[in-house]
Amino acid sequence: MEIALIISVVIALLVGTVLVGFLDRRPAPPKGAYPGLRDADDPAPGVASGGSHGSTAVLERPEAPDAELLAPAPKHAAPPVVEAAPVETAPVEVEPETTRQLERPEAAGTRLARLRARLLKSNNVFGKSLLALLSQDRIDDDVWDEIEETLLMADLGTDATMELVDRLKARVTVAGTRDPQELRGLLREELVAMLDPSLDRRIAATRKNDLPAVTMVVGVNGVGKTTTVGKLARVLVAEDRTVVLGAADTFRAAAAEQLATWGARVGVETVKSDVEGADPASVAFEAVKTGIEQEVDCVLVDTAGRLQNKANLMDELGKIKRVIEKQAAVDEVLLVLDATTGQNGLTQAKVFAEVVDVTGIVLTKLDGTAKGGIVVAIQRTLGVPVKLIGLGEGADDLAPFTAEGFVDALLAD
Ligand SMILES: Nc1nc2c(ncn2[C@@H]2O[C@H](COP(=O)(O)OP(=O)(O)OP(=O)(O)O)[C@@H](O)[C@H]2O)c(=O)[nH]1
Repeated sequence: MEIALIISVVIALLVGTVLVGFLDRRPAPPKGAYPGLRDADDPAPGVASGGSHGSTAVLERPEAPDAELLAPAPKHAAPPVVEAAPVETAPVEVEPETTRQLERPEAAGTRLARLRARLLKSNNVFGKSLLALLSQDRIDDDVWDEIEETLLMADLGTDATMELVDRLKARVTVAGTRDPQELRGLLREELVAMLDPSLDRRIAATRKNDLPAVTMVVGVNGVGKTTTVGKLARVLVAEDRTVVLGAADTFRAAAAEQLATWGARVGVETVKSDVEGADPASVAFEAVKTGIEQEVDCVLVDTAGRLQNKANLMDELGKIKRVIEKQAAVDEVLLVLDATTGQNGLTQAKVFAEVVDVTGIVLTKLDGTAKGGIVVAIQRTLGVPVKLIGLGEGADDLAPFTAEGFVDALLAD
């Protein structure tokens, strides 16, 4: 009996020890977790948005692409995708895996020509009225006033309007012509000059010092920023560039998913965090790291742009840039602006320009406004070229901007 009692006590003690050891153990860090990159003096993640977020983020690591799903791979389609492209579900007519292809985006060069009609439709008042006014038999002060009004209505801005009217007056007087074609040519020249065709509008997309070109895309939420990053990836893929996307807009849960879907359609990997409100700088860091490892041509980093507080914005964008630059230079900061917001867009532009060194403007939704003159106003205000314009919601409705192409579209018959 006694022996049985002693044995029971020993067994109970052993079981207790094992249980205590097991429960005491902290859970192992999840696979793929990496330390947050906030500096010691940085505010805790999520403070700015009022959320409570951890300082570590778990990035999704891409699975190796299913060679058959992606085959036959175009030469630019090598990078793995994080999220598989939406797969057609029709069971009967499903294509054999081997014939399924990634989307082939439209070449950049043909886009503005294709989208001309949209620009003309939305901005015909601008181009057509100017031409009609200039072509009148006699251009008196009233006509010049109307020309001035037309330019102001198109959001050209006061300074640019005055300048253009003065130049047109001088040239029309000197030329002494009433010929509509000559007047059109003259107006074209002056409008192109206002847009400064000498500006370098190329997007940084070439590797430098064995590192990818890094582009940060900034702008207020809702202007079409995430869409623009997705569309820009397509522009680059169409130019046979390899790309990695970084979903550093961690404040809108759907933004990362949205971006990943854009990327997956053209075989571009998106680095994102599963944690809503994760440290955007960490995501940006991982995206650039992935881009370096995969030796891609460029990394595009989407950011959040809450404007309630300029100091927060400065903190966040400054931090992202600083953290990226631990690995590679930020070659391009593209500011996305919504053309339909007119002067409000200009105010936003100024705030962002004070916070980061903007190198180019992307003007979205030009298909939805008759105020095409905003292109001139923004360029002049910021001294930064408009590099791309958005002319619709379609995947390839983002076109590289050229002064001549834009003006020709405005003045087309
Ligand atoms: N008509 C038109 N719509 C556009 C254009 N560019 C973007 N959009 C639309 O604008 C809406 C907002 O785009 P998003 O990319 O989600 O905006 P966002 O700035 O990224 O917003 P957050 O993700 O919240 O930061 C979407 O419905 C886009 O399809 C454009 O050039 N023309």
